[in-house]
Amino acid sequence: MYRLDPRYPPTPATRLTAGWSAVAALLPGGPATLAVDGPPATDWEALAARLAAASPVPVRTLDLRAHYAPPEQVRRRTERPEDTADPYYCRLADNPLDDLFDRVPAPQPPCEGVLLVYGPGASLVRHDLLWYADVPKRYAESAVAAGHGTNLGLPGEPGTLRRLFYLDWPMLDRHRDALAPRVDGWLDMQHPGHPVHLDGDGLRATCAALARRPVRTRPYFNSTPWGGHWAQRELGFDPTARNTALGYELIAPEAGVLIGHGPAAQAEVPFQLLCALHPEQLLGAAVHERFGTSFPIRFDYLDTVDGGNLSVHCHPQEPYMKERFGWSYTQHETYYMTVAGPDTKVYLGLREDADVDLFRKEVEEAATDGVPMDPEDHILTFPAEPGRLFLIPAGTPHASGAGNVVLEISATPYLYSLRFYDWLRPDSDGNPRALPYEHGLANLETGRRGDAVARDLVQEPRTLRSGEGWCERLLGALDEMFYEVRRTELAAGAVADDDTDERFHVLNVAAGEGAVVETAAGDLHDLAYAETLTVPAAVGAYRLRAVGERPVHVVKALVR
Ligand SMILES: O=P(O)(O)OC[C@H]1O[C@@H](O)[C@@H](O)[C@@H](O)[C@@H]1O
Repeated sequence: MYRLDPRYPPTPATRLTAGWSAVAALLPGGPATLAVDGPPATDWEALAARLAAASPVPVRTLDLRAHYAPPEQVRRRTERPEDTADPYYCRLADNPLDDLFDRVPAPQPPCEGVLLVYGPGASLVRHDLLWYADVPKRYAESAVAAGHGTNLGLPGEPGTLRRLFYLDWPMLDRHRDALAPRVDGWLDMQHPGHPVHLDGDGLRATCAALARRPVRTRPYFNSTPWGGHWAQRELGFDPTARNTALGYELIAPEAGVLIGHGPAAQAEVPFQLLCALHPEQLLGAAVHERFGTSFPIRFDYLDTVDGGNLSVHCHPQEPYMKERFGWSYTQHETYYMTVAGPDTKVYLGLREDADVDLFRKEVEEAATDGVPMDPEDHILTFPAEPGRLFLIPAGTPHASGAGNVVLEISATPYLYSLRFYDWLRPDSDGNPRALPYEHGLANLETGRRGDAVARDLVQEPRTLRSGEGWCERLLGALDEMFYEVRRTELAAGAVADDDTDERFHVLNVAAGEGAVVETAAGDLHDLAYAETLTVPAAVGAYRLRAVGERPVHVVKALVR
């Protein structure tokens, strides 16, 4: 059965500590300065108050957020002037956190007890001990979307998602990854009344072990105006949610790995720490060389069962992604159809007879005057046959229609949906969603049309390898896309051999009950229907054993 909380035990020497009084007992007897760094979304008030109250030694506090440079300075340093007029995007920030300060405070070391310096950037203050107090990014996104979250360096004002995604996160990610090799403690602050602490060496030892064995990240779903209900009904996600729309199976920059023993004794650690600390083991040397510490493939679900059509959109072409948005590789996508109805469809690519000027005019009229359009006048549709893979290179207009479950296997960037048309529907706040159609039109691929779309982007599977009761098929590959999608088809009880060949694999059970992944090192990992698993490059040889009475399909993606 699909697990909502895949969890891995820490390595034996790791000290896992839960609850404020136990965490406070870890404080040094003093005198010492403890810096606690982390993102703005951590509940810093609770942290400072609860730690001080539970501490056996006197605690003096310094809230670093009161020492940032004036807001206009922070803005000027982090955002390019040419981007300020763009309400949707800006170039990713490459600033260090020092840029938040005119001068980093230099407090006197304490004569007794603990000086607790806390807040984003706290590690920049001279300290004796360093902790990182984290909450997963989904907390920041929902707080900012709900109007009570703040942006990095701007604690006094309501935050924006634009700053959060394109300025705060890149700055915080780099900062956190640089601290990971030397933090003395990791504090999970998801439950401000019940924190969980891992000692730094234990955290690193556990990450080292996880970067060498199959590992599954914690899944979750958001809600959108097009979201459906498959993941609520079939996978057990929150039945009270408005809907289940985009399912975060493995979106590496936001994914977390649960380390611990149970719900009250677990820390959710960014998957990205595995990439930052052990890139060669996780990604493989060649992939690391090409993508740095970015895990380049993502798996997510798009659930529109009893929901609506996605917006019709495209993604930035590679040069635009690099020059305009500042990210080195772009958002090529594929849709693997997991569930579909008899008449459901996928919108993909321009019709042979599409008139781009007319398309532009209709997109503009819809956006500015609310005039409805029919995307099918310009864009092809294909039946959403289960098991079919659609390739969606950057620039290709596309959308999944209502009534489908798409397993989206894509390049990792995912925050650049350049929407053309959103069916004139409101968001949950009653307002239309952002329509960055000028960016979309600037990136629209107009060369591949009609028959070429069907020929290039809807390929017939080709058998690559086979054995007793199983075969592996290539479902789709394209010169312009850096990864490919394959499927291992196993008869009931069959066992297929595989090898990472020094590049990570990502697996998903797309049909059948499940599989067991057995590695040459002797690790076993269960993988149930709909679950997604990363097999690090360092695993080398492994086997897939089909579970259950029915045939099993395991979809696999790898860098080419
Ligand atoms: O723009 P909406 O309709 O929300 O759809 C957005 C989704 O579309 C898919 O094709 C992908 O590009 C996803 O990464 C994206 O989140």
